[in-house]
Amino acid sequence: MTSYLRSWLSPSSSVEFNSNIPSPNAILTISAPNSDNDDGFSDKVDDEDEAPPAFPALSSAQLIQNSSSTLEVPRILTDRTLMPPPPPPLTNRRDISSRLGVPTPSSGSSLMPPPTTTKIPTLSAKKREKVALAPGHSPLDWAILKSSGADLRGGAEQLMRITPSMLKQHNKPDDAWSAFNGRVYNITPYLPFHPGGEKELMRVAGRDGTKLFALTHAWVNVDFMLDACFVGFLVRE
Ligand code: HEM
Repeated sequence: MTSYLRSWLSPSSSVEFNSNIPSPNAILTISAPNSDNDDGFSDKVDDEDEAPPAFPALSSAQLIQNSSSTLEVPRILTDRTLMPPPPPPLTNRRDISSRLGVPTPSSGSSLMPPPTTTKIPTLSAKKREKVALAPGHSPLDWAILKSSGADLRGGAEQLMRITPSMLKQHNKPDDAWSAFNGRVYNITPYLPFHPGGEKELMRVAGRDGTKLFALTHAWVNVDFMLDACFVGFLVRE
């Protein structure tokens, strides 16, 4: 056992060392401080000391990986076949359609809007037109007149029970009554204030205008607008 250990530790043993491994003496020679200087650094400036380090480093992973062409520029920057020229710009609708794979609209002009918006909408309802009201007949003027205390009932002093035949007799512009939701109003003073015009409003003079009113502008509060013109309730004959 002792002889085995001695033979293993002895430098003159028969064990063969790898010749690539430097001997301990060689390592000592490289790392030994410069004997000219006490601090261990040499004052001598070598030209190679100022040269920048090699890039990429000679031991870099990239170079090791591609050891066959160590200092070659990457191919993607030099080979034109890998970067084709950009496609020409899209100038018209046909180009865009073919590029996107969607059908081309039938219209030839590229400035035409999509076909869904070219159809002119049909007017199902009758066109509503506003009329120019005479000066002093704005909605605000009507509100002022209402609150002025002026007689807007056409002389009626108390509320009446009004039958359709009675209502029918008041169908002239200077004496016009109309019924809305069971209430009868004297519409004569309101005629010049009506934003839809006197002619439209006269269509319901002397009759029940509930349906026509609702069809035209159901959002208008007729009971509030004509409260000063209220003359009575619509009753059966
Ligand atoms: C006496 C009851 C009525 C009152 C208080 C009244 C009131 C009004 C008001 C406040 C507007 C303006 C609405 C807005 O700008 O949105 C208006 C517009 C109009 N009214 Fe009357 N209205 C009455 C009856 C009628 C009737 C019976 C008709 C139809 C036969 C009619 C036809 C119109 C039209 C065509 C407009 C048109 C303009 C528009 O605003 O687009 N109104 N009315």
